[in-house]
Amino acid sequence: MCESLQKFPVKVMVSTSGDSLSDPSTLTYYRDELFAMADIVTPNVKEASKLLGGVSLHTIADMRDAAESIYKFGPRYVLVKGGDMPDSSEAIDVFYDGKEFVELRGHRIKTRNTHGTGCTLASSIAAELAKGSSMLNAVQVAKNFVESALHHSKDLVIGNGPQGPFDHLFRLRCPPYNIGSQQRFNPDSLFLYAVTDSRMNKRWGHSIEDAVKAAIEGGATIVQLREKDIESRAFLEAAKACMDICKSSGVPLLINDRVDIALACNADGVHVGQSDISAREVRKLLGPGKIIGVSCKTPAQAEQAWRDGADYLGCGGVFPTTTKANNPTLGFEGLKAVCLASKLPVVAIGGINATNAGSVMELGLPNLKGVAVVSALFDRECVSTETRNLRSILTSVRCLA
Ligand SMILES: Cc1ncc(COP(=O)(O)OP(=O)(O)O)c(N)n1
Ligand SMILES: Cc1ncsc1CCOP(=O)(O)O
Ligand SMILES: [Mg+2]
Repeated sequence: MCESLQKFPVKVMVSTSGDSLSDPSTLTYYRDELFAMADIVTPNVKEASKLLGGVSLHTIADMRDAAESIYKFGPRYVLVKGGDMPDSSEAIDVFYDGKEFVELRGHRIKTRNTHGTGCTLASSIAAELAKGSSMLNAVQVAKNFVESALHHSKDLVIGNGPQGPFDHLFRLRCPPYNIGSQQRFNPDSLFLYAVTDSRMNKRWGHSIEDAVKAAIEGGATIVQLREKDIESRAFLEAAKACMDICKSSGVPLLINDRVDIALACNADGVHVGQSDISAREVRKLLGPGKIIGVSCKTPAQAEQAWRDGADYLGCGGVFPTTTKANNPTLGFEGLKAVCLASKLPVVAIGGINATNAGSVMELGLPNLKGVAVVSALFDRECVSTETRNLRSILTSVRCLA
């Protein structure tokens, strides 16, 4: 096998198995032959212990030491998986690239259906690498996938063994998460993103439903309900009505901050910021078929949002705004930095109106898909006219590009 691997320039994964390591000759073969060719080695704590002659691994510090020692056998990356560590509500894995350690934290899912998690993780890492991800991203995406699959399979009853299998195709199984029956996220829908505001609607005597209808009539391509001071019951009723309006126009509807409302009205997704619950948690609650947007002001936040499974980034305030208190202005430089740091589609937000929207889109950043606007659409008497005007400005910039 080693000869074939040396001959062909393939990625090599070594997903160790506690059973196979019981045999001393296999252990030696892994350590002395295979590891030096491996891009990544992914032992769990028991396997790491066996590879290192039986050392005890009880703490994160022990896992780091183990990762460092296994790295010396020659792989380019090591992931020591902590899913078997006792007494923790978290499943913490330690990733090591020879210079830095990264602790990857996930939830421990209480279930007997864990058969094949290690193989699934390794296969999923390989699939992400094939798609062009960096090793750390690939590991993070794979870990999120395994965690979601465990969560959605935790109550399956199949077979009588001590471990049950888990469902890799969980995404096709559960109706609310059934992406087959829902529109997939199209980044082009970020082109003209209308974000509502209850205070503005009140000021102009508009109901939320009327404001959303008017924005869609004017050409909004996606809508977010950002209703900060409305009671939950009234919010849900309005959200359900808006869902009907949006569905019949084929426009996705997202809910700002409130995952509970999004679940209750079966919205297309949720937008969260840096102080809201994380995209990772939202993904677990909404499932893989829903759209998740994350507000990012820095490349580091953009990187984290990608790892957490976000679908798009909202970046701003690009210009000063009074709609969101104490919101720092990033300017074009801040927007560029976030766009360049991410593969995710980005929508610019903050102080965008008919006068400056063209200049934002003229930056020509490939993943900058559109603008998100609150006051220039909704703090106006005629929402449809303002939306139509902005849409025609954006369309003319797009035609020139
Ligand atoms: C598209 C879009 N981008 C950014 C935001 C801001 O979200 P957040 O930072 O959570 O602030 P609030 O909107 O919750 O006040 C957004 N809502 N939409
Ligand atoms: C919610 C939000 N997040 C960053 S800026 C902003 C407010 C955008 O509102 P406006 O379009 O009225 O400036
Ligand atoms: Mg928020």
